[in-house]
Amino acid sequence: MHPIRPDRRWPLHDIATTRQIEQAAAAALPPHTLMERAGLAVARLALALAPHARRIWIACGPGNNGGDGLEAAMHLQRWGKAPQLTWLGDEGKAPADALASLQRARQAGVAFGAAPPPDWDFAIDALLGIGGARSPQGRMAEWIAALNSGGQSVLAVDVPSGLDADTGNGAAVRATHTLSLLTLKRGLFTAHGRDAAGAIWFDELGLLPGTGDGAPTAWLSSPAAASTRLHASHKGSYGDVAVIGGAPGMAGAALLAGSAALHGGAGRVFVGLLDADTLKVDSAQPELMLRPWDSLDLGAMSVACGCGGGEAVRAALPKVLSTARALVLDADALNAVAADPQLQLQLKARAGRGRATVITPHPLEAARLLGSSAAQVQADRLAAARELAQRFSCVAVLKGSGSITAGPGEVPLVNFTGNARLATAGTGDVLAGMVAARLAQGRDAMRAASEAVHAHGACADRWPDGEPLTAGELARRA
Ligand SMILES: NC(=O)C1=CN([C@@H]2O[C@H](COP(=O)(O)OP(=O)(O)OC[C@H]3O[C@@H](n4cnc5c(N)ncnc54)[C@H](O)[C@@H]3O)[C@@H](O)[C@H]2O)[C@@H](O)CC1
Ligand SMILES: [K+]
Repeated sequence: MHPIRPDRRWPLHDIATTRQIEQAAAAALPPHTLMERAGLAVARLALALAPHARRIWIACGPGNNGGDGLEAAMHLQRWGKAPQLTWLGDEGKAPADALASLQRARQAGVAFGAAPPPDWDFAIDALLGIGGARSPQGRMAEWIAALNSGGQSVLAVDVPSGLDADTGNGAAVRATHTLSLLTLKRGLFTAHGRDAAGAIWFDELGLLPGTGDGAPTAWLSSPAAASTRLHASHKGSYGDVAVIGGAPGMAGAALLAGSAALHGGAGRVFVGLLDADTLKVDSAQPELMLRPWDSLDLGAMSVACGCGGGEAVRAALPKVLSTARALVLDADALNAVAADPQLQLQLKARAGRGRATVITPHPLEAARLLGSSAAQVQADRLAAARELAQRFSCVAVLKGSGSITAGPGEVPLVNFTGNARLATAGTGDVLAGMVAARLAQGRDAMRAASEAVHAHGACADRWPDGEPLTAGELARRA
């Protein structure tokens, strides 16, 4: 069993590949083995999380997720606990594995109740797993509400009940811990998944990697490997970044991206402000070289374009798209591209010329690019990110909880760092600068984007309690 932390590249699976792996594993093992292993893993984790809990409410649903709960109840009873089990199934319809566990639990003398117990010390949510469909109603919804209102810790089996294991959507149990079984479900890490799942654990139920032909459908992103700089190197070894943005009244956004690029290790950082009448130097960051944007040699630079770009960025985009050696498009640049088919063609054509491009939309910007709505984007964030990458032949970072990095023909990466402290003005500009710095240092677009997203979130995770997170400080620390 593994606690999942953002320090390793874990494979993530969707429901379809999990079912393939489950079938292959079940065929290779004696009957009922997987459910026995699942129940034992759940019981062990419950005991480790709440060693002193006695009254453990185990809410079991009608399918095999409920079967895992029934198996766990037997172990907990054997270990001197007082499991209080409620089962929402129908013996005439229950799957064979769950039915076998139901009979064994009854024989073992586990106490069954028709309704949630009046109180409990710890709860196990085994109502719905990957077979959850439609939004819970009736007793299912009532028990989910009871688990959420209890105030006690809840361990969710496989996925928090009600959560779509693929998309991370759905009104669900808000667990304190989730034990993902057999495969690590991708929906735990994006959209509402992280809020519903709490701390995430994984047990592969004794299977060796590669069982079945279900290849991962996503990866959890990991930190960049530590890199050392050669003594015999100079600023030219680490590339030039140009930030193009800062329309009238929005110079700050471009300066934040510039600061992030500088602290992200770029050799030199130029800021091409779209408002020519503003700053000539940023005295707080004299390293930044402020120049008219159209005087910069973009063919030799990694460009971050759009930060505070306003309407003015539209006029710069044809030249930026056709000349930038490597490019990050953010914010107003994305809105301009979304509104202009000609710019879209130019964006798409970059891949054919071997030019790296990363787009970093939030859900609303993504929706504009895809001609859909933010709700449609959020309904399946992985699919939306893949569609962006495919349509525009570039790497797409769909921001939000569990940012997705997708590239054409690549298995997407789901980010597992970051928190709601990043929901403050300017943090997106910082991310754009961080990606540009990594492109300038020679990373390919997928790596530059996913490593920057990981580092950006990890910095927020390390932020000291009680200290407000500001974009300026984030740019310096990330
Ligand atoms: N078969 C096995 O040996 C194993 C099963 N496993 C467990 O089995 C789970 C999958 O089992 P199932 O495929 O039976 O699916 P689930 O147990 O997740 O749920 C399916 C059942 O719930 C009902 N249902 C779906 N949505 C509902 C809703 N909104 N309200 C009320 N009822 C609803 C369905 O009609 C069906 O009866 C996994 O998530 C995992 O927990 C794992 O332990 C691995 C081993
Ligand atoms: K569950």
